[in-house]
Amino acid sequence: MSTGIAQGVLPPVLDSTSEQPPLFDGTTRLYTSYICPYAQRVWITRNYKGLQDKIKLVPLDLGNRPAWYKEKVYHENKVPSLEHNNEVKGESLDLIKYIDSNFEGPSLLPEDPAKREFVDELFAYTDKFGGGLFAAAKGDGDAGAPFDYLETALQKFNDGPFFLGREFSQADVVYAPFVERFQPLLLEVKNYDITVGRPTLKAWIEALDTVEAYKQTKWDTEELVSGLKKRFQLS
Ligand SMILES: N[C@@H](CCC(=O)N[C@@H](CS)C(=O)NCC(=O)O)C(=O)O
Repeated sequence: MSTGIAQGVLPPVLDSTSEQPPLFDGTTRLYTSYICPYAQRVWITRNYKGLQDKIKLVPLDLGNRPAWYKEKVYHENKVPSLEHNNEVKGESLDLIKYIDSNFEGPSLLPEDPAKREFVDELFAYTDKFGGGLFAAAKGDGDAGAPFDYLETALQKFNDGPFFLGREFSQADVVYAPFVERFQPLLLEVKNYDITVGRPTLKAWIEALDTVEAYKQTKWDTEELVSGLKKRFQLS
């Protein structure tokens, strides 16, 4: 558990015994799980745009989910979902774009068409990337393939450490939560260091730690790794 919850900076996790927050009362709510990488993408977006007071976090215990979530809020029963303007929407990639274009705050997408196209390309690779990570964790296939892709992608705009160079963007938001989890997981269970031979990826990981919006969402590594080990039945 994060010290953020203990210190009252982050709201407590709701479970099957918790009452439902009033739906469609005008409050914008991000239903989330602190340990879910998809939800973390949207949490980073909210923080980067300075929407901490405008979008309220409603963290759920996915292992002991409140029944009202599926019944009344989001029938897909997954996180993240966003309650806004009397509607509930899901899917992390869509929510990043929705929040970035429908709320105030700094943009996570530059005007430059070549950069926008590259963000689309990076969004399109996310499923394949996820598949590669799961294969790597289970010991199937080439563990390095998803990270080789990142290493190459990070070299495209080389005036800074992020995917688009100097500017932190939607593309960084999408990949950061997964690298946060799989870097320590692969090191622990496969003794595989994803940064060896990948200096650009290493520099990106270091640069992420300078982004306050991301730092506020980082979770206890041991908790993340032990959750994934259980999920993939790794010892
Ligand atoms: N494609 C969805 C995936 C979301 C997702 O799988 N979330 C997981 C938690 S990390 C979840 O809610 N799982 C609950 C379930 O599948 O019942 C997105 O990008 O938002």
